[in-house]
Order: sequence, then C-alpha cells, then structure tokens
Amino acid sequence: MAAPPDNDVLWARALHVDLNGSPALAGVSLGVREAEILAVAGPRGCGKTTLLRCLSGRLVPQEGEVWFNSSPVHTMGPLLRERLRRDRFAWIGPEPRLVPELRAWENAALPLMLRGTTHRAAKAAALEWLERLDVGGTARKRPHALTRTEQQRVAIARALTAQPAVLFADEPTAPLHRADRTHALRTLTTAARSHGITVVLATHDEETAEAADRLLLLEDGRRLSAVERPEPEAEGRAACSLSV
Ligand SMILES: Nc1ncnc2c1ncn2[C@@H]1O[C@H](COP(=O)(O)OP(=O)(O)OP(=O)(O)O)[C@@H](O)[C@H]1O
Repeated sequence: MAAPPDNDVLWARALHVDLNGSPALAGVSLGVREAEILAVAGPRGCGKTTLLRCLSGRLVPQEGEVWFNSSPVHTMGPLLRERLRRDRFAWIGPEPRLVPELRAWENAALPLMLRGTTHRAAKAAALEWLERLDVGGTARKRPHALTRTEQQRVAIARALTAQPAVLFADEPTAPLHRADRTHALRTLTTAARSHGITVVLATHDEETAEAADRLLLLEDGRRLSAVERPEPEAEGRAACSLSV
C-alpha cells in the first residue's frame, strides 16, 4: 500500500463500488491537487455522487484505495473517518439539510462549534459568510422561514465557514435559480481559491463545470478523461484575493 504522490491532497486508486448488485463505480482512479477545483461531470447515474462519497469517507469502497494526504481513508474505522470529515472536510449536497431548530447563523456556525471554536468566533465567522452569500438578513431566522434558495445559500455558508481542507460539492447549485446559481458558484470558487480550499464538484451542468480548473468525465462508473481548463483570467484571480 504505497502513499500517494506529494502534490495530491486526495488520491484514489481503482475504486469499485456495487450498490444493490449493480456497479456504481468500476475501477475509477484519480488524484486531486492541493487548492485545485476539480469538476466531476457526466450524465445522471454515472457515479458522481458515489465517487464523492468514497473520496470523503462517507462510503468505504468494496475495492480500491482512498488517501487524504498521507492517511489511508479506506482503512480508517468509522470514528476516525467521522473525525476527518468533521475537522478537514465539508459537504454541500443538492438539498440544504439544515437543522430545523437552529437559526440560520447557528446552522452556519455549527461545524466550527463542533470543532470546539468559541461561540463568539464561530458566530462572527458564520455572519461574515452569510453576508458574502447575500443572506445576512436571514441570520436570525429558522430554516422554515427561508426560501429554498436562501436555505441552500446558508448550507453553502456553513461549508465555507468551516474552512475545510477539501470541500465536496454535489450539485451544490441544483436548487437555485439561474441567476442565483452564477452568484453562489462564483462565491464558492472565489472563496476556495483565496483560502486554498480544494474542491471536488459533481455536476451534470456544463456551465457549472466550467468554473473548475479541471474536468473529469465519468460514464457508467468509469472514468472517460480529464480535461485541463485554461487559467482563469487575471481579473478573476485578482477578485479572489480582494473580495473574499
Ligand atoms: N442507494 C442505492 N441503491 C442502489 N443503487 C444506487 C443507490 N444509489 C445510487 N445507485 C445507482 O448507482 C449508480 C450511480 O449513482 P450515483 O448517484 O453515484 O450517480 P450520479 O452520477 O451522482 O447521478 P445523479 O446525477 O442522478 O445524482 C446509478 O446507477 C444509481 O442508480
């Protein structure tokens, strides 16, 4: 069991996953570089969610290896994987999944509080990210009083507040309207670039995939190819360090 290359923050080899007897992943290997935004794209049912679940330690593959830096995720027990997910990873899914009893700012602050950050610092960070995602005005409301778009923005703020090493985003803009999608995606990628957060972004939407540095295509649980994208324009990079 050899450790992955040094410049890959995440690395997977020959992942095989069968779900209820049918292959969801059939031998996928990949490396994700530090601070890279990698889009995993492909048609519905091609295995994008399953791949993200394996890489993030939510699902242990039946065969294959997953490494985070020099740690083998595939051999970790449930407690270690849980701690890794809490301390180093964040997840945004297509559904907001907020805690209904908590206010928006408390939802956004939750990952930091679970890590032991002080109440005051966690609240300050949460309020800052809610503002950046244009939902600062909802901070004291509970999820039932928010629109679905606002809920998803709070979920994105929750992921960014945690300042994870790796952010897994599974169709993160799916519940948003088209105009909202562009803004939320830009905030997410800008924040990732300026904070050195590695992002693995699953999407079946071409426009969303264009926000990434590299594109990995899946079909029927197999990897088709990886495509490097040109460097984002200088204006985009400059905006990253200024605005977030
Ligand atoms: N819980 C499950 N039980 C059985 N089969 C499943 C389960 N979850 C997913 N699958 C199947 O595994 C394959 C891969 O699913 P997966 O959700 O990873 O694909 P996806 O590319 O993320 O799809 P989508 O874009 O629709 O979310 C599909 O054929 C799917 O039907």
